[in-house]
Amino acid sequence: MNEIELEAAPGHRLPHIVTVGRYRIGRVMQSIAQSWDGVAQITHVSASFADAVRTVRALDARRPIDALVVAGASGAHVREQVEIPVAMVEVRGLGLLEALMTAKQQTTPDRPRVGLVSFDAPSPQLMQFDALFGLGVAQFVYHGAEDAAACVQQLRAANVGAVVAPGLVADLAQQAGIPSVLLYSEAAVRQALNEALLLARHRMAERDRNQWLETVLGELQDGVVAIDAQGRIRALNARMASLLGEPVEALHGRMLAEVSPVLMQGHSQNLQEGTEDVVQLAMRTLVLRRAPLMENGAVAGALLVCRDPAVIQRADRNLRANQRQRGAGVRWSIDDFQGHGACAHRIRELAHRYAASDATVLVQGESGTGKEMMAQGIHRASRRAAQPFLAVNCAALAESLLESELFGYDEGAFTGARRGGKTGLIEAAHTGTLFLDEIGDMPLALQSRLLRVLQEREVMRVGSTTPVPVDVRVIAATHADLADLVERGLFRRDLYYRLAVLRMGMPSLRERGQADVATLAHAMLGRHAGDTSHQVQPLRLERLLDELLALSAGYGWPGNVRELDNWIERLLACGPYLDSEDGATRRQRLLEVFCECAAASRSREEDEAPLQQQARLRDTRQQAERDRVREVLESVQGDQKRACEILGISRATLWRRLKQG
Ligand SMILES: Nc1ncnc2c1ncn2[C@@H]1O[C@H](COP(=O)(O)OP(=O)(O)OP(=O)(O)O)[C@@H](O)[C@H]1O
Repeated sequence: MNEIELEAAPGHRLPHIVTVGRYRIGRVMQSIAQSWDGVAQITHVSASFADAVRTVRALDARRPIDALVVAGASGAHVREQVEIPVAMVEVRGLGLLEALMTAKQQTTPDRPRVGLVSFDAPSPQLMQFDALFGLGVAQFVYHGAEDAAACVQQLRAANVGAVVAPGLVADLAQQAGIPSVLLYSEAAVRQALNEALLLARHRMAERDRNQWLETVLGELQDGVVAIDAQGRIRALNARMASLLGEPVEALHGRMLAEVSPVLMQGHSQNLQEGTEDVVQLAMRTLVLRRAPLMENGAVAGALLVCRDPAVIQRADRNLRANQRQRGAGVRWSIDDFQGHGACAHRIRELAHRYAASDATVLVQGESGTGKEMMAQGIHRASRRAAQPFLAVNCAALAESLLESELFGYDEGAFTGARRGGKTGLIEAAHTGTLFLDEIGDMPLALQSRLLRVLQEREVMRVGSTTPVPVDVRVIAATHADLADLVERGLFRRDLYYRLAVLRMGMPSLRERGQADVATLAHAMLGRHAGDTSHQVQPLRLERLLDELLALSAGYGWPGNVRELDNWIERLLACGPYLDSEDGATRRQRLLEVFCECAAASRSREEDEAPLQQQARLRDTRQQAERDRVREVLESVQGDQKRACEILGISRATLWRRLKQG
């Protein structure tokens, strides 16, 4: 045992060893412990039997004990009662002979016999020695503190001259005038301490390992429990403990079948390959996976993992979203839709009702009437609020782009397809809401693909043959009269019915009346004025706005609320110019501003004309330019330099115009 490394590794906590013993053994233990400074923290407990057990438990609760050193009957009792590794002070052959020799030297001629007291049963070693060498030692047995005194009486009666005995009996014999030698030698106590140090280090390493494992298990969102071959819980994490409804400590060591019969149902079947089931636990539906734990090629237990499908779904959605930030922020809620009029009330009330449903909504209204605002509001008030809201404008993208944007594509689907493919918006909006703005502009081919998504609840990426299941609520919007498009064969009838399960007609600003216009305008003024500091006082701004609104009575608001918003911004920007003390000048200037706004609105309307219309305009313009270039070229007999001079364009532009189309 001398080879034990007694130095503690720097930075490591010292093992906590507790020695237990009263009387003489206690004193030996304490004296040896003094030389263990810096190797282990040794605490001595001077108690026996039940008292010793109580004190050890209290100490362990205060600072975990890594190993115990105990001796004799009391030691055996402590070992039975606590779950701490124990090193017993052993009586070995040579030590025993030494003790007997020391005792023999203390006998007198009238009382020449040496007695040996052992706990519970006579020492078998001594019986062998006696048989071999004829030592003539008288053996006595005691069973506990209660009969120690009776044992000393027996020693007396047997005329024993000196005795080798455990601590209590040795002390009592000494008091009764019988010389006594402690059964446990100093060497035996030292040896037990060395053994305890090894046990302690082992336990500490095991504790560190368990702590590490517990940290790993604790980090898992799944509930995990490991059982042994008998079905006893050997390890589990906090998540599993919460599913089982008890603290981790209360579950350790218990039979899993008793704690949760449902987890053990059909457990033994096919464990070798592992199984997967759906179970009901703690009022949840969970996916339960069982895998065997092997030891030396045989099944020594099982690992059970309970996974919440919501966690799988969340991970799935994160994967699908693939870091897509688009539409991540939902800015509006239903109550942001302002207005006191009946129209505004009806819209808000309808939106709340639609939020409670999961059906597809078709929002119809002119540009700037708040269609997207309401789509966001419905999403935010729906059960999908915490899930993504993704928006796409079907009129803003060319057909092929819109297709890959919506449906995604597989790697190699077409030349230039991104490696690993791309997740489409429909997939990315899984569990959330997809807002399809300007649905009326969706090309017919894509309408068919969208219909399939709505009917089958699955999406097929471009270039793929495997459908991916999706759970998406669609809210579509259009400024066009979809029913009319259907009649003209420009929109699929079946898709129209699928989309228009719930309908919402957004009122234009002119339908909402002057009172609502004023409410909205003042609210917007408040919002914008708060954004920045303006040179005109708030009250004067309010007066300017009222005057501007009075001038606008009867105006058609083609750009609806968005146009009104622009008015307010312009009012703020031109505030210092408008804010004249003279009422007539003020009105004159406001009229200027109003006319500019109206003109801006008209030109914006043109800008915002559907893409196809714009494309048609572009084509017509290009055709006209090409014709003009050809005409001039003909007139100068193909002299390009001269044609460029006449047209006032560079040679490069001339070539580009000729090549167009
Ligand atoms: N009732 C309302 N209360 C407050 N703000 C509104 C209201 N209606 C519309 N708005 C504002 O008008 C602007 C346009 O709204 P939104 O984009 O939702 O309209 P839209 O009908 O979807 O327009 P488009 O068809 O051109 O996309 C937004 O800034 C929105 O905040």
